[in-house]
Amino acid sequence: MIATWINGKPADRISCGDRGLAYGDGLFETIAVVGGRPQLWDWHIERLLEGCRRLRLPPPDTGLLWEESTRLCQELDGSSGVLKLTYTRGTGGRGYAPPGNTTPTRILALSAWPQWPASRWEEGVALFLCQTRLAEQPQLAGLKHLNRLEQVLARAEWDDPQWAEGLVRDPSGGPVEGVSSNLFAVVHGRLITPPLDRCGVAGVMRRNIMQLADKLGVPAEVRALSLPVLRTVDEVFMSNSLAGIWPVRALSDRTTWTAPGPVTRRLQSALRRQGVVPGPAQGEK
Ligand SMILES: C=C(O[C@@H]1C=C(C(=O)O)C=C[C@H]1N)C(=O)O
Ligand SMILES: Cc1ncc(COP(=O)(O)O)c(C=O)c1O
Repeated sequence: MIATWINGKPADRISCGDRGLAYGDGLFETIAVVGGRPQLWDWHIERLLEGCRRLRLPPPDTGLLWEESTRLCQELDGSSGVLKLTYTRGTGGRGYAPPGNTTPTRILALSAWPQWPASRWEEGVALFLCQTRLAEQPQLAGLKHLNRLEQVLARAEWDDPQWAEGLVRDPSGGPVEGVSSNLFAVVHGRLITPPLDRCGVAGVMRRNIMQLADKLGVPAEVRALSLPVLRTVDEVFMSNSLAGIWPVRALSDRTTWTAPGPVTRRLQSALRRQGVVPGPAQGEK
């Protein structure tokens, strides 16, 4: 961790009564910082504000958030990094009832860019097929809220480094997303990504990739995919704000795919031109 600010001041302690700690009563955003600037900021903030709306959280002063975030990111001296914004309902009494008059807590945490091997982009990754299923809760679906125990349980299912990410399914067995990424498949040149109206996180990078696909003339649709169908598609890749696009070459049930496939490569090139994730110089050793 490079630096942490709480409510605009250097600090690393919150109240033991903070509802983010007590009940996961809050939201977070994990933002790539390239050249000292938080990337895809507007879409991260849009998701945060949607979460505030649905959780009936007092929204943050987004201008202040931008000012604080860019000031904190100066500590990177122009190198790439990760800015994690955590926003809770603040300190409240015991019990689930959300107090009406809390002051939200905002935490900004700046850390170094992850040192992932370049092979994850160039050759693809292998996914672990997780047993943990995502619960369906439309009121929370799509939000990046602080209740991440499903991801903790799913990620605890493996420790073999050959699996760079996990694939998680809904209660009926349909693949939804990764443990910390979204899922894409390519079938006859068409991009398909599962719906997230009942579970999962609506990734900012997922949204960006759908827009890039549109600009490239790659047809894209949101559609459920069963695991048997996913096994037969032409290409699979995962996305998040830090990884960008990781082609998938294998699943732990011995399914394999061509990685990176031609559509995946086109999208990776477009993403690299966009510059919202670091190039090979930073982090992609
Ligand atoms: C879990 C966090 O954020 C998620 C994890 C990653 C990652 O490890 O690549 C990227 C973005 C998020 N999906 C976090 O603690 O920031
Ligand atoms: C469970 C989950 N799904 C998907 C994503 C991808 O979201 P984003 O593209 O905003 O990083 C993340 C990361 O935040 C995540 O934790």
